[in-house]
Order: sequence, then C-alpha cells, then structure tokens
Amino acid sequence: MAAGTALPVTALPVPLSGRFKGSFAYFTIKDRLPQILTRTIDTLHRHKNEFFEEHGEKGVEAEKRAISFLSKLRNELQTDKPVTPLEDELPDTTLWNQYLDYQRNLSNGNGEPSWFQSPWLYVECYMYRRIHAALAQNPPIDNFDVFKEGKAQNFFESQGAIIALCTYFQELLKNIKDLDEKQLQEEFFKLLQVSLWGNKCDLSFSAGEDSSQKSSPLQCLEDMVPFILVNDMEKLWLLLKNAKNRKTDECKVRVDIILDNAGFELVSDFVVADFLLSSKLADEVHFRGKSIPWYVSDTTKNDFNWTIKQLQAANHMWMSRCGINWEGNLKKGVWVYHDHMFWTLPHDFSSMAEVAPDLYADLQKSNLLLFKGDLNYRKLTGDRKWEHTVPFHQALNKFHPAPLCSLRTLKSDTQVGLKPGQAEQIQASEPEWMISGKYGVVQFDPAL
Ligand SMILES: O=P(O)(O)OC[C@H]1O[C@](O)(CO)[C@@H](O)[C@@H]1O
Ligand SMILES: [Mn+2]
Repeated sequence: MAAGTALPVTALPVPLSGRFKGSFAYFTIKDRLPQILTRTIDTLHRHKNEFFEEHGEKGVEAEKRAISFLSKLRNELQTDKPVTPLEDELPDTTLWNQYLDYQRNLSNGNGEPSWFQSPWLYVECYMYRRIHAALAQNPPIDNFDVFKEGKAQNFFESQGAIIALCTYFQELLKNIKDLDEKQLQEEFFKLLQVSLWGNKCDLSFSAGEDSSQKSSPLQCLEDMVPFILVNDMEKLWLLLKNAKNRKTDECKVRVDIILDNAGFELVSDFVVADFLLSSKLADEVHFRGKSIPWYVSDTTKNDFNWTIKQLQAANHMWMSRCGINWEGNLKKGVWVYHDHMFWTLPHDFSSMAEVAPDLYADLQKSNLLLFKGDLNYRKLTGDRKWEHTVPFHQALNKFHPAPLCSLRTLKSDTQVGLKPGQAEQIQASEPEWMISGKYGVVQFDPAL
C-alpha cells in the first residue's frame, strides 16, 4: 500500500488544545500535567540516598540539577511560557526542534507556540521529552527511569489479575487443539477484551494514582460488552482466518502490537500474542515499545524484559510457565521487540511515511497492526475535534501501512466512526463518557 499524501492541515478539523477553556485538554494542562511533574520531582527526592550510595556526591548533585530542570519546566507550563527548543544532543533533538519551527509557521505570527495555545498533543509529548532531557542531561543519573516505580507498583498490585489471566490462559492452551472454530473465535474475542480493558490501567490518565487491575479480568467481560462503542472483532477474526488460509511456507502471517502501558496491560498483550501463535492464526508477533520513559506508564525495552523476568521468577506455576514460554518465543525469534524514536515524537501518524519512512515500510510488511491505548488513538486520528460520525478511514488521513485496529479505552475527548445519534445518546446520560475510561472501542481499518 503506497503511502498516500496526507491532507493539508487546513482541510482538517482543529487540533484539541488548552486554548479551548474548560476542555479536557485545558484541564489536563492546567491541573494534571503539573501533578505528574510534581510526582516526578518527589520521586527524585525520594531516591536521593540511592543516588548517593550508587554515585556519591556526584549523584546527589545530579539529582539536584534534575529537580531544578523539572521545577523550571513546571513553572513554564503553569505560566503558559513559550515552548523552547531542546538544548540536549540526543538522537531526536533535531526532529523536535524542526517540529517547533513547524508549529511556529502554523501559528503564522499569532504568537509563539506555548503550553495553552498550541495543540495539546504537541505540548503533552513535549513535556515528557523535557522530563527525559532533565535526566539524560544529568549523568550519572541519566539512565534513571522516573516512572519505573509506578510501573513496577502497577505490576505488583495487579498480581491477582495476572495470576487469574495466566491460569486461565494455561488451561486454555491445554485443550486448544480440541477447540472448534467457533470456540477458538470466542476465546480470541475474550482475550482481546481483556487486552482492551487492560488499557484502563494507565498512570498518566490517573496522574500517577494507583490504577492496577484489582478484579479478575475475565469475570466482568460480559457486563462490559455494552461499553464497547465500536466492536470490529469479527473483522479481525475474518482477516486473520483469511491470512491463515492464504499462507504459504514463504509468506508468514505477522501481527504487530504497538504497545501501550506496562504492568497488567502488557501481560494481557503477551497473552493475545501467545494465543495468536498457539492457535496458529499468526507465525510472528512484533512488539513496538517506547525508546524513552513516556506518558508515565508506557512500555520501554527495560519494562518489556523486566516483566518477562518477573513472570518467570514468580512463585506461581502458571505465571512462571508463561514467562518461560514467552522468553522462549523471543529466543526463537517468533516474538520480536522493536523500538523506534518516531513513537516518542510529537507527530501524529499521518506524517510517519514522511518522517520515518523506514518504520512505515516495516509496518507495511505486517498483516495486522494492533494499536493499544488512547494516546495511539489520538495520534492515529490527529487529536482533532472530529465529528463523531466521521469514518475512521477518513480520520486516519492516509495513514494506511497495513490493516489496523485500535483497542482503546476513551480517556480523551476525540472519537470517530460512531453511528448517527450514538454520541448524543451517551452524552445525555454520561457527559464524561469520552474521558472516564469506562468506554472502549475495537476499531478496524482494512487499509484498502
Ligand atoms: O495510556 P494511554 O491509554 O495511551 O492513555 C494516556 C492518556 O493520558 C492522557 O494524556 C491524559 O493525560 C490521555 O489523554 C492520554 O492519551
Ligand atoms: Mn500509555
């Protein structure tokens, strides 16, 4: 599928922004992002002794410098200062500063890009990149992940749910060969829903508050079905079945999972990936993670490997069985982990073909791209104030590397592809429906 040329931004709805007072973007930038920065500063304070033990005085000085970087950032944000160019020498610095120039041109003289005037997607991504710079520019704590504690806590506090899921899945594997097609499809749909609702467990949305999965993830699936606003699971099943029937020895069936949050959600994504291989619906699963700590709970390579190790070391036989099998998949090369700087740039996905042609070309080799979470949905649709009935295909704005599906719980006020009247009906009874995390979509685009 050749990359079409995205529409000019002037032909698209405006981006969500803090300039719209009272919007969720405004509330996030005014209240929730400063909260996240404050928690990040507290985390550094609480690790002062560890930095001293590990690095001596140099570690404490670096911690002080990082804290002053973050305090300055919080002040810039809260007083709507202009967005400033990055001064670090990291691999993506030039792309970030080119994007700032692009934003300057867009505002064509109506003042400098700033926290409350610029697109929400831009300034929120920029905040996380500045948090990364605050650490990266202060060796010897430059490799410290300020979000690690929260991600690990989410994993440990979701133990009950993880045990329930691993136990259920290992039982399923025992008799997967006896399942008929209908039963296999049912199991696939169950595990997709666990992965969808696992997306509720994200720390940037809860501004760092605990968001672990407490209850058993398989209990309440039936009750949650009405909260799935777009349910394209049948289309996924058909696509995978057709791909399997067309398969020859040369062309393998490959599914890519563009990951979101570590913790329970990542385990639920591993289960989907294992099911795809064990049911022979796919031959390879490629995981796409983040190159730097991102949106508090997003999965980095360290989180990916740590989670597999934790499962293996667990004193629960089905958890450790999963961990052992999944490490085996990585060793065999039927599971592959990748990261790419594009996923932690401010660009929405309609510019991937131009900004990261290597990544776009790699995604084109996949039979199906599963995009997890709300931020990915915002980047798929440009984080714009779309009419709710605009087709998903149109909102993708020519981003069609391969058939794709978003598994997203709604945590921000943008949603397309709904039926006429569907949004109005929910709005009447639940005005917070787009930001409560209670509703979700499994939204497919065939990329034809
Ligand atoms: O982890 P997810 O599902 O991408 O959600 C992260 C979400 O946090 C928020 O930025 C809220 O701060 C959402 O708008 C954002 O998309
Ligand atoms: Mn996330």
